[in-house]
Amino acid sequence: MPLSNRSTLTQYLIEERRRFPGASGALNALILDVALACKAIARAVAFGELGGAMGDALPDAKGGEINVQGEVQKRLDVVSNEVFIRRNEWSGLLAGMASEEMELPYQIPGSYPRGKYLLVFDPLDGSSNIDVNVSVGSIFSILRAPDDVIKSGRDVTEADFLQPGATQVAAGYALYGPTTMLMLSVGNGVAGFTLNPNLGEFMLTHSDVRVPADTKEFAINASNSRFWEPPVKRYVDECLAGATGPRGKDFNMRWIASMVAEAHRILMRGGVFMYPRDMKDPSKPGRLRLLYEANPVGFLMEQAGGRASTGRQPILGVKPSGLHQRIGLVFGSKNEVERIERYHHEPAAKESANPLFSERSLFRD
Ligand SMILES: O=P(O)(O)OC[C@H]1O[C@](O)(COP(=O)(O)O)[C@@H](O)[C@@H]1O
Ligand SMILES: [Mg+2]
Ligand SMILES: [Mg+2]
Repeated sequence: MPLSNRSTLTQYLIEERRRFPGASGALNALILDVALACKAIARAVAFGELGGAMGDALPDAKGGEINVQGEVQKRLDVVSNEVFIRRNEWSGLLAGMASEEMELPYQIPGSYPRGKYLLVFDPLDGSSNIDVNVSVGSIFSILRAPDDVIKSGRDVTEADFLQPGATQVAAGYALYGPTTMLMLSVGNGVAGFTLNPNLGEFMLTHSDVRVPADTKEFAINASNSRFWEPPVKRYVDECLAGATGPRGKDFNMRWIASMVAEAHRILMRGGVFMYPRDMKDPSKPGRLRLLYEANPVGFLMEQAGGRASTGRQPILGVKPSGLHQRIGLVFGSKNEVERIERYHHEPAAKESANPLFSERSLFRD
């Protein structure tokens, strides 16, 4: 394959920083460290069964290691978490890290002075897909560390990470699919990079990514339909009713069960993704985690002209209450997300007329 004249990720970042004369280059260095971690994880994923990192972590009589989420950890969850930690802990760029796979914030070794950023990540999203060779990814969010952490060099606490998504300095994900891609926003739109496996470089392949405002494609786990709240049920019923229903057009449906892959499809061609708050388990207000799933993906969507919401308010405006807080999440094409928000704000909707999702249907008890 001939060497193209496309920009590398490094060149892109240098150009972006020109907008901020006097910038130290620390953010660029941090993003490049994250990208390097993602390349290492991409290799581990690509080797599959041959690399010895498939299957559940530390399989035992109970079926495997359980993480803070109460979920069985895959070996690759653990490996990916280690890769993120080892690549970033000594860089001098961070004041602390937090991950889906660690109950508490990770303290940067050494002491004063601390770096000025916090790194929050889901080292491997879509874990349930690892063993069946379906796309998975890593999601990351970069926040500023509070001033007193930087000045005093004190250890970070959970509270330091509880910043609304709107304050993210940068966010992105790597997708380990047929090709490995890195999608990134440093607050000036969204750019996409494809890993050239020969060179080991992320090359700029998608400039100024835009999510179309309208779509005919939605994604939701229909096995949860009996737990949905009325506005969600109404929205899905109307999509299913297609051309003969109130929407007057047919919709298609997708469910990969790997949010990072769904987010990528939506960045590329539009669509709407829903993992809404539901009544399945009152102790869990949603499935996805705010700090390292909803916020970074929400940042990318908004930066690409799409929208991300809890269904009731913009996701980026939510003040987090916990490191591993779960939340209802709807994102994608702007007009669809706004419609879903409208349904949440309208008075209780009537029971649907659609037989598939009505009280005595296929998808109900
Ligand atoms: O289809 P399910 O089982 O409800 O869950 C799918 C969701 O779970 C997730 O895989 C959760 O992420 P993790 O793999 O990081 O735990 C999301 O990516 C996805 O949207
Ligand atoms: Mg995840
Ligand atoms: Mg994960």
